[in-house]
Amino acid sequence: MLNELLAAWISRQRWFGGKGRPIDELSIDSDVELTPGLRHLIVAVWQEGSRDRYQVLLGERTTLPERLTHALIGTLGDVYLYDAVHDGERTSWLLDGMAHDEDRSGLRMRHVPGVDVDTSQRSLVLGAEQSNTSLVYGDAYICKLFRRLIPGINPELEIVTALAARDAPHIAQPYGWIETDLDGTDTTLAFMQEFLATANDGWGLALTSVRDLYASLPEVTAAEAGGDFAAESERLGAATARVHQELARAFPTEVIEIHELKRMAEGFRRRLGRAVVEVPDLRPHVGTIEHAFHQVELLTNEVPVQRVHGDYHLGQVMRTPTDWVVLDFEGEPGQPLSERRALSSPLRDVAGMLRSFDYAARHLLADRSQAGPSLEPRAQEWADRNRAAFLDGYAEGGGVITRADAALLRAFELSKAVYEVVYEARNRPLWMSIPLAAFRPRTDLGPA
Ligand SMILES: Nc1ncnc2c1ncn2[C@@H]1O[C@H](COP(=O)(O)OP(=O)(O)O)[C@@H](O)[C@H]1O
Ligand SMILES: O=P(O)(O)O[C@H]1O[C@H](CO)[C@@H](O[C@H]2O[C@H](CO)[C@@H](O)[C@H](O)[C@H]2O)[C@H](O)[C@H]1O
Repeated sequence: MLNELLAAWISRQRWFGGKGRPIDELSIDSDVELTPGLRHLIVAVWQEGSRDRYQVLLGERTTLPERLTHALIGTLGDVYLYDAVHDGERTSWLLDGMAHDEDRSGLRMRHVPGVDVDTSQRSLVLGAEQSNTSLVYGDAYICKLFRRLIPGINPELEIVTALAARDAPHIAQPYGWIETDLDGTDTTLAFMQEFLATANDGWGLALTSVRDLYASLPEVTAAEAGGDFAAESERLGAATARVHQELARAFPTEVIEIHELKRMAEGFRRRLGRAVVEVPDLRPHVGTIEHAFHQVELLTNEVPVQRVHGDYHLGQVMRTPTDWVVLDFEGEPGQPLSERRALSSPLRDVAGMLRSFDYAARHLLADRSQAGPSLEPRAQEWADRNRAAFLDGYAEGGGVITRADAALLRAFELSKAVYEVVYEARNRPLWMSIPLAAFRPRTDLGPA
């Protein structure tokens, strides 16, 4: 039976969120034929009383070419069923569908008004498949299929189309999307953007700079090293400020009044409380972290809030030959949609990027313990230099960070580090030492 084949297959997929727990039941909530040999399924997976829904593109062929054998789900009679995201001949139909605003039994494919979609492009699945599956069409488009479905408009689609409508810089142009009704709510199934074929991601670029510094003999300072990254960090700061300004113009803004700051600090504390239960390694640092959160209650100014990126780090920005581009405005993975769309201080993103500089500097130390102690001061120097350059760029780009904001920035940084400790404990325990280092007392580089 198809349900059983899907249950066995889905539990092995990288993007399946319920790994390690048995699947009690899998049912097919929606089954739409897009074109002969290509079906769009929404499947409900029940595990320990809770249900998650996933989308699957199901291909059907009576002979399976060698190139698709790795995507086989199973056979029913003489029909091979397979994960059709890997079948460029079939996925071209999605491109056509968006280009021509096709509707199929409640699935709506749309292109952004005014853009031309080149339907001759063939897709490949992007190597780094994680919680979603991205199809790269030629070198023109990247179409992200959201695997686990959450009712509602995806924040990335919402934000990028709003910014593109304002001709905002530093974003990848949106081209199209696919949506359906889930529980009576318009829900994004896929989002297609310009593929930045000649760009490099910020994480890779920053690591190249860090490696260059560590390899430089005789020892040089981060400023003297050939691969110094500070000018890029500064440009990235300015780009970030611009994106924040555009977000503030495109979406509503508010302020958190002084009397509401206590509630904000409580929010920080709640997250910390949950994290400490999950990762006891945080326990020795609770005093330091709570002290930082308490400073937020003592602020004497209201805090402006707006739409923000929400999960900002070096892996979310790409450097084209001329510009920094910000990707993945989806907020923190795993959070409910309401939380991911909530207004927040832009300092939250600033803090996220500051943390990322720390990560870039330290990750080689975490991976290779033998290289640890002697490189530590150089890691600190690289992080300090690039954090400062980013803040300078942010201010030059019109981003406002006052002296009074230092306390809030510190609270966001430590809160992000808490989130990272949990993320690493779950995904990359070897890397846990990186965010844990953020809680050591030090004279930090705050804003001027
Ligand atoms: N528009 C794009 N152009 C080129 N590469 C991209 C683009 N969008 C994403 N990527 C690549 O895909 C990777 C993952 O993208 P991302 O949107 O962050 O996915 P995820 O939500 O799975 O983290 C990025 O680090 C980048 O290398
Ligand atoms: O998958 P996403 O990109 O949405 O974000 C998640 O994974 C990130 C790891 O890839 C994680 O980021 C952390 O590691 C980065 C280096 O790999 C580092 O640059 C970030 O500063 C650090 O937070 C992110 O937190 C998580 O949400």
